[in-house]
Amino acid sequence: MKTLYFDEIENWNEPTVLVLGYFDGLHRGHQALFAEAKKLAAVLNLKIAVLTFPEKPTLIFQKFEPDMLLKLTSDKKREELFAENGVDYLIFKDFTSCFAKQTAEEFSKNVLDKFLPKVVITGFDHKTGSDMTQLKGNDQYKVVVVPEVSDEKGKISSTRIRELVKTGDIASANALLGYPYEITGIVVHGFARGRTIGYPTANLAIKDFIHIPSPGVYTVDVLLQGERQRGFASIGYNETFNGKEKTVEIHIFDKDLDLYGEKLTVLWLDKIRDMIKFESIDALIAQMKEDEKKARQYQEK
Ligand SMILES: Cc1cc2nc3c(=O)[nH]c(=O)nc-3n(C[C@H](O)[C@H](O)[C@H](O)COP(=O)(O)O)c2cc1C
Ligand SMILES: Nc1ncnc2c1ncn2[C@@H]1O[C@H](COP(=O)(O)OP(=O)(O)OP(=O)(O)O)[C@@H](O)[C@H]1O
Repeated sequence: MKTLYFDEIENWNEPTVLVLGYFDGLHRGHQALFAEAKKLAAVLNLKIAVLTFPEKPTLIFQKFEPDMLLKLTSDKKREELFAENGVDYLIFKDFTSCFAKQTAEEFSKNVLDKFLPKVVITGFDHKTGSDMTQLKGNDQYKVVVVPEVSDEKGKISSTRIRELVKTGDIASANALLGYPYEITGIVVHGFARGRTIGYPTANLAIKDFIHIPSPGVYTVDVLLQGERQRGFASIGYNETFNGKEKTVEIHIFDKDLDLYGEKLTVLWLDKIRDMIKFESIDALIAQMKEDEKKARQYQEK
């Protein structure tokens, strides 16, 4: 897959199946668009291009809140997911107010035509342009609209997944994503108390603008030297020790590791419980032993 920036593209000469949208998380609904793109690209012998934006378009329509920059994947993981979904060309366009002023027809003429689309793929509820209309086909391309992918609670959407992550319902978020929610961080020093209670933890510094699950104890898998290792994680304020800062800490089972400075990718599988302020450290250790049993037993659905 090639990643390109709209403003740097000059002469495009390959006809494409063009997929449109922001695609935060590339969930099962989004994956249906790429499955359709792959089918058509194979039959018509075309490349798949996706036209997307580095940041969510909502950024320019609402009063800014720092949360608006948070995503369901890191930028790196997002690119990997596009590649896994068969995209040949990933094209980023800054979503600016100037760009947003175009009507759907102007957008088609000024932007889409550049990529010589034979087919443009959108989802059933995709609206574009300042007139917020469904894109229409023309002499150059036809528009294929992918029907809604839903479950018993309705449409699978990035908005629903964000809420699930924020409330700690990771197992449900994963069911909608179609893969485990993941966060990568650098292992940094904490208070080095973990070792003294029998559970050394890797404290993660997270640079990505990514949603962190709500405080609690979670079953996780960690990607370490290309292998998945089971562990459990704590997100919270270490209230038993009167902690003041929120930490994200991972204990990997059956390993004695020195990980400072390593990049650790954590796959969040399920929530075990909320954080508790214990009366004693022994009570915390006893609870962690119970948590460990649950984490070891957890099997991904
Ligand atoms: C699986 C797991 C569960 C935890 N549960 C709690 C908890 O309920 N309450 C709490 O105050 N701290 C909890 N902790 C955090 C410990 O207090 C923390 O790991 C310990 O203080 C070590 O911190 P340090 O790495 O900064 O030294 C938990 C940690 C892990 C790994
Ligand atoms: N569940 C779904 N079924 C079919 N198409 C979908 C589904 N969800 C999104 N799409 C389509 O994928 C493209 C990208 O959508 P978008 O990035 O707005 O995702 P979304 O999940 O609807 O996001 P949000 O919840 O933030 O509105 C659009 O063309 C949209 O219509």
